[in-house]
Amino acid sequence: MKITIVSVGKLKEKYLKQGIQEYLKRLSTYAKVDIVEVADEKAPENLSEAQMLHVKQKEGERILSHIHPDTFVVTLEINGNMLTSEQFASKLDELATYGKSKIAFVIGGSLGISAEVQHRSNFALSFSKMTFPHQVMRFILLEQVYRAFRINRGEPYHK
Ligand SMILES: C[S@@+](CC[C@H](N)C(=O)[O-])C[C@H]1O[C@@H](n2cnc3c(N)ncnc32)[C@H](O)[C@@H]1O
Repeated sequence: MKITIVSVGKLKEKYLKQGIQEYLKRLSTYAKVDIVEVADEKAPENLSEAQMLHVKQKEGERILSHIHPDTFVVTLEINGNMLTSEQFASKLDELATYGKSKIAFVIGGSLGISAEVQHRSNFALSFSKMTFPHQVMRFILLEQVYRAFRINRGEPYHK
């Protein structure tokens, strides 16, 4: 399985970089995982709704330029579908079974995800109704993908 994480904005925090590297290393046994960072747009406080939409669209275009047509796209959205780790693992297993070997997870920036990217999305995934910073989300996502592979292989993992 080839997994691409397309994320708006840079990963800056050292402690998260270390954690993410650790999970990328662990995941290398199960899948090829690439992280693509796309530049975020500066969005001053006083932007009108139309300007805000424009900014989001620009980020969206950058995201979509990294997504190939045959890729199954999972957008991370606060108002998306909430799954248990077991359900998430089954979803990944199901995708592999039905020949969907390329998966892209999309993490938005501070403005969230544009309508165009939502339109391209095959599944909107929520990690709770709470808002997490995009850098933290990247770490949590990798941990859950790793957990999913362990569950699917029947390998022991922390409960
Ligand atoms: C700081 S949040 C953006 C918040 C933005 N105001 C919004 O409503 O989407 C940055 C990105 O992290 C991801 N994210 C944050 N919290 C999330 C959650 N609970 N579930 C799924 N994705 C989340 C989303 O992809 C979001 O676009």
